[in-house]
Amino acid sequence: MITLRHVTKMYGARAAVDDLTVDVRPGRVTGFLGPNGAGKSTTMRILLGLDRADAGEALINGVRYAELAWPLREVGAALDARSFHPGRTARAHLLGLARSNRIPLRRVDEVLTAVGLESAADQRAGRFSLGMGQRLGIAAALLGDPAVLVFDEPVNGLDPEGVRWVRDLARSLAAEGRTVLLSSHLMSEAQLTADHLVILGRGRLLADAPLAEFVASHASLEDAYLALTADAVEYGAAR
Ligand SMILES: Nc1ncnc2c1ncn2[C@@H]1O[C@H](COP(=O)(O)OP(=O)(O)OP(=O)(O)O)[C@@H](O)[C@H]1O
Repeated sequence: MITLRHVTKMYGARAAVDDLTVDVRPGRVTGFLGPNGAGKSTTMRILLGLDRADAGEALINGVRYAELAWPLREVGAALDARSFHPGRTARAHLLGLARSNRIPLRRVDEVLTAVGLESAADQRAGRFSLGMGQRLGIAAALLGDPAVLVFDEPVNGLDPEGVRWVRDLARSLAAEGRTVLLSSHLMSEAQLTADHLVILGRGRLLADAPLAEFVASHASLEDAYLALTADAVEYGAAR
């Protein structure tokens, strides 16, 4: 369970996240949507202790990230496909994370296999393609067998097989009763993956609803999303 209560983050005079209150519940995939600059990454970074909120609180299973004794065992996150030391091998990266969180080292080979990186385990991660980097990030997120998973644009850079794999993985993690929060700009993919949607615009909550309910009176999620966010797009290209 992820609990956000009145979370606000200012950059100068501007709120990147503006009084955001929402619960992200276990047992379903929650799609986290919103236009460029809406505040999705900032929210995830606050949740994971990488940024500090100016007001409000962000809790994982009732506890702030900074107070988790072994964070990787509570919450797994894949935020940035390049968040590893480029000179380290995939295996060394994961072994370091496992040791620092007292996770059994056999988990490293398990997650390398789960993400399809076993044959690349001893390559330097700096040489990985974008998609391989995504897979390594997801391996790190799964390492501690956490009940809460946060994925920021996880299919970015993945090939079609990888896109389907992430979709099936997210759905199976939710089916196991875990909390899965997944941001995406791909409405077709979100429609296939998410059970529930949380949509931001200019840092504010625009929708918190089951996918089926949100899409109900539109032809597709894309149509429903574009109608909802039309006034919240800041960086739209000229038509
Ligand atoms: N370190 C920072 N300094 C100043 N402004 C920032 C910083 N990080 C984010 N912002 C601003 O906060 C707002 C929200 O950005 P954020 O990256 O959270 O949006 P997002 O929804 O993840 O966007 P995208 O879909 O483009 O990744 C934007 O206006 C952005 O310019």
